[in-house]
Amino acid sequence: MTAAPQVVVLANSELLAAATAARLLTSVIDAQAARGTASVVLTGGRTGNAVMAQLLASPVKDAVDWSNVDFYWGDERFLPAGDPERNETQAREALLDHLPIDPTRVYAMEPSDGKFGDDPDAAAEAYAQLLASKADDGQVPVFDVCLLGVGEEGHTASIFPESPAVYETSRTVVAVRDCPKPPPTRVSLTLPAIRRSTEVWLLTGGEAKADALAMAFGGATEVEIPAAGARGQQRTLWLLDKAAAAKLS
Ligand SMILES: O=C1O[C@H](COP(=O)(O)O)[C@@H](O)[C@H](O)[C@H]1O
Repeated sequence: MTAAPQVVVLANSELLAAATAARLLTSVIDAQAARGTASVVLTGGRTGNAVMAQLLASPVKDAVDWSNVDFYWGDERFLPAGDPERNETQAREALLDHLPIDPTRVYAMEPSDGKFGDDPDAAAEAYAQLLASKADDGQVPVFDVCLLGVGEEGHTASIFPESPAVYETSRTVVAVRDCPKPPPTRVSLTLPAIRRSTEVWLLTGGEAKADALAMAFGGATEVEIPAAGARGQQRTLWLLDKAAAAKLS
């Protein structure tokens, strides 16, 4: 059983990023108070990067024990290490390089010039094995918060509408090819893996997202709008700006 979606609408994209960063800091602090540790799945994309910038700017970040946070990614653009378009590169530049994290607890997906070479299936399988090694159920860790972006056509992580990834029911991580948004080759968590998270937060802003959101909340299937299938065990939270939410009733 997963949680029904809740929606929070912020006035503009700056407030969306700042409010999401504030929530995330509180969630990490709460998780550490309860268990001493926290796990966060990072997202790429404009909103995800803006959230990381706001997080770094917040004085509350000093209330977090960053050495006791596990960082994962929901998806990765399958490009060489250090490529500026990699979600990992952007997250390191925006946030991770500036925090006293434990580098052994940053779990990036393999690049296209990594130990598996230009083989996204091997990179996906390696990430699946990494997740399994960290999981109580031998499959996927229970992430405290899974951050996800939403694309204009309704993709989330790198699960695109009508693509093979959206039909995946057993694997936790898959290679994704022929993506409509560049780069064409990616590695992504699947919806079943995402749904193991305690909380899933879908972050997006701008009028270009309004049609996809109207479809997601208007009964579209996850095959049509994959973001509609991203849900958390205890909370599914859509954090939107006014422009993105404009066509929601
Ligand atoms: O390519 C990607 O795009 C989505 C959404 O990005 P945005 O710029 O429209 O916010 C993102 O969620 C995903 O992680 C990323 O790889």
